[in-house]
This record gives sequence, structure tokens and C-alpha cells, in this order.
Amino acid sequence: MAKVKPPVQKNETVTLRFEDLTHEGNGVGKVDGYPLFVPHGLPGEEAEVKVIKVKKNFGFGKLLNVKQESDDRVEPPCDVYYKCGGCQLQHMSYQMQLDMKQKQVKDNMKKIGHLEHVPVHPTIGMDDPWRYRNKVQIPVGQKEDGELKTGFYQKRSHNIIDMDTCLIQDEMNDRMVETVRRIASKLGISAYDEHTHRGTLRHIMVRTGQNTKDIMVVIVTKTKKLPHQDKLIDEIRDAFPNVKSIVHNVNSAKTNVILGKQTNVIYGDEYIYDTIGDIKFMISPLSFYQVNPTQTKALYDQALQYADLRGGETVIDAYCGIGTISLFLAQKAKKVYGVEIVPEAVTDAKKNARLNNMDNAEFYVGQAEELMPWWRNQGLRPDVIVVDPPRKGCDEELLKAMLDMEPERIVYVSCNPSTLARDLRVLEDGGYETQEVQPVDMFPQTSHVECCALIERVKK
Ligand SMILES: C[S@@+](CC[C@H](N)C(=O)[O-])C[C@H]1O[C@@H](n2cnc3c(N)ncnc32)[C@H](O)[C@@H]1O
Repeated sequence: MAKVKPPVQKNETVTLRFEDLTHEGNGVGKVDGYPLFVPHGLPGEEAEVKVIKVKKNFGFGKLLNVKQESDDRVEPPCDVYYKCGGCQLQHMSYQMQLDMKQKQVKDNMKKIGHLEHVPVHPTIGMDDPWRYRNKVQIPVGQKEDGELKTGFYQKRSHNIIDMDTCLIQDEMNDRMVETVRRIASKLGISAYDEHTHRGTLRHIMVRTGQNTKDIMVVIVTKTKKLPHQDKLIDEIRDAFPNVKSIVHNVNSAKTNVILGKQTNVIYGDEYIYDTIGDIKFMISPLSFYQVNPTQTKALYDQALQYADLRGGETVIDAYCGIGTISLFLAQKAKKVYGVEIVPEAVTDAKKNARLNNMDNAEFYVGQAEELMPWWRNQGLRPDVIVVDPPRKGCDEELLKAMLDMEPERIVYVSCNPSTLARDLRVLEDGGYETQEVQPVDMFPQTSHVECCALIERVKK
């Protein structure tokens, strides 16, 4: 067969009408049937686009000039939006973002899970979709004049954009990052350089309790010693007298992973606290804690509603982190078993159960895919199983053990609709039926979406 040449060439300028959006939020327009993916293009718009990459069946373009704007186009409030890789959807009305996420989930259900019949509800959005993040982890670099800079990486690169504020961060986190950077700069602490593997300061992480206003700062260095440690602590405390915890984390490895294994509390407490609903949580530096507390409440309420607990049930919460969902469930269940791979998180989970006077939740350190079959072999038969895995979804062994245990209901909380759809297919083939999926906008202005799905055992 003769080779068909793409109808566009690299660096050529073409006029496109965008027909659709990809799951990442890129506009899709076609030249003679050949699709071009263009960041910041919106459906219905006509625009001039520079072709920047040509592949056999599709290409990529750069938006040069929008000739006819969509009613859903909005002016991004962030000065560095078009450079920074953090947000992808600031140019889009919030309603369009929510609709796009619902469609993303529906498409995955259909294409990956072959679950076109499953109702996917409209995405639960935020009243104010800004300043929602309770945690920032920001890389530190050095300017030409030697001063330190902090900022997220430019798209598809490791160049740090010098920025003072991030509009999806809690303002407290912004101010703390700026303060630590300024003090460290003044004390002459150098930034870590990933090319030469030299220098000291790698990242600044700040976590804030949205409801308690507790603040934890984690200073990540390549070096075992934190230079000018006492001075740094004094000056941070002068600027933020209410800081609860200052932690030094050592990460000497050549890696993209932000935190190393060694953490030393150099001032204050090992934990900060936050509340979700009526439950109080203590959170240590290495533990996972959802980044958007307002939407976490909406997500957990949904999970609890799907679990439909009456007080007599045994429940397993797999991938339980610091026990957040487990304790929500324990309010209504007879017994909850949690499993989590990070030992520090399990320590937090146990302490959190005590903190809330709950004695019906037990937590175990381990791989969920190992513990679940072990529980099955021990004869544990839960009424409800909740899973909340990382992006790669559930392990096959775990899915198999869940099916063998025959719970009435499975509640699947997911931050990745494609692995959710893949795993739902396995559960459907194993005798379960997905009843509904509720997307929740945990990460406004970005293309990520969180979901909660209800799966029930088909009665024979
Ligand atoms: C998306 S988080 C959910 C945490 C918790 N349910 C919450 O809402 O805060 C996923 C959790 O799974 C843990 N994890 C990752 N792989 C695991 C595995 N194989 N077995 C058990 N836990 C795992 C992570 O450490 C993380 O705490």
C-alpha cells in the first residue's frame, strides 16, 4: 500500500476549527481528516496554529491566534499559566472544566471498561475553585545573581519558573515558601543542581491544616546537614510565630522523587492536625493526605453513602493512608480493617483512631495485594470493601481476593478513570455490577479528576 503523507508539515501555519477536547484539555482540530492536538484550543473556536510535531496519524500544534473565540474562553488569572506545567485548564470556564471531566470518565467507562450503560453523574465542583491545595512541594533553583528562586517546572522541562504565587495553593503555603526562600538566600544556602548533583536545597514542602491553620514546613536538602539550621528556625518562627512543625528531610539520591527517607523534626511537633467533617487527623510529613480538604469531604461523604452502612457491617479499607476513609466508615460500621504500605501512615492511622476515641478500626502495614488474599485465606468475609489505590489502580491479586470474599458492595475511589474502568471490567466479569460513578473535582484548573464508584454483587 502506498504511504499516505500527512497533509501538514512541521513549522507550517494552518487555520483550524476545534471540534473536540482531549482528556488533557487540548483542542482537537483536523486538516483533511488528520487530527492536530493543540493546547489551549477550545471546541467551536477557529484559530491559527503552528504545526510543531508531525507523526504518522496525528500531530501537535501551538495556538498562535484565536480568530473566533468560544464563550467558554476566560482570561487565565495566573501570570505564568502559559509557561507553567502545573495547570492545564485555566483558559476554560469552570463549567466547561466540570463537563470535560464528566466526559473523560464516561469515555473511559465506554472505551476501556465497555461499560456504556453505567450512569456517570455530573462532576461535583467547588464554589470557589482557587486556593484549594493544602500542600505545596516546590523545587528550588538559583538565579544568575546567586539569589534563590522557587517555582514549578516549565512544561516538558526541568527549568524552574521563578514565581511568587500559585493561585491554586493556600495563601499560607505561598507565603511560607517565599519566607523560607528569602531566609535561605540571605544565609547563603545554595540550591541543589540536578545536572551536577551539587548544592544543598532541593525542595520546600509546606502543608497547612485547612481547618486548624496548623503549618508544617519540610526543608529537603541533598546534604545530611542543614546549614545554618538554628538561624533558619529562628527566622521562620519570627515570620510565622504559629508554625507548628519544621522538619529537615535528607534526599541525597539522583532522583525525581522529592522526599528522602530520613526526616528529622528540628522544631516543634512531629505532626500537624486537620479535620474533615467531625473527625480530627494527625498528619506526619511522609504520609499521604488528600490535597483538597473541601472536596475530600464531598468525596468521603459519597463513599460513605455508597457503603450504605447500618452499624453491623465488617468493612475493609484498602490503600487506607492515615485512615481517613476508614475512620469515616468506622463511625457507621461494626469493624473496619485498613491496610497501607507506608509504615508512618499506619502509625498515624492508629493514632488517629485513638484521637477520635474509635476502637473499632484496626490498621496493618503491608501491600494490599498481599494482605487481602491473606485475609481471605483466614476466612474474613467483609460486607463492604473500599479501595482507594494510587494512579496505577488495583493489583490483579487484590481484585481476585475481593471477588472471592463476595462482599455485598465495593466502593472504588479512584484518581485515574482509565485504571478505574479497567478494574471495573474485572469486577463485572467476576459477578459484580457497577451501579454508578460520581466524579468529584478534586483538582480544579488541572485535567485530573477523582471518582467514586458503587459496585454491587449480582444476586444469583
Ligand atoms: C490515593 S492514596 C489514598 C489514601 C487514603 N485512602 C486517603 O484518602 O487519604 C493511596 C494510598 O495507597 C498507598 N499504597 C500504594 N501502594 C500500595 C499497596 N501496594 N498496598 C497498600 N497501600 C498502598 C499509598 O501510600 C497511599 O497512602
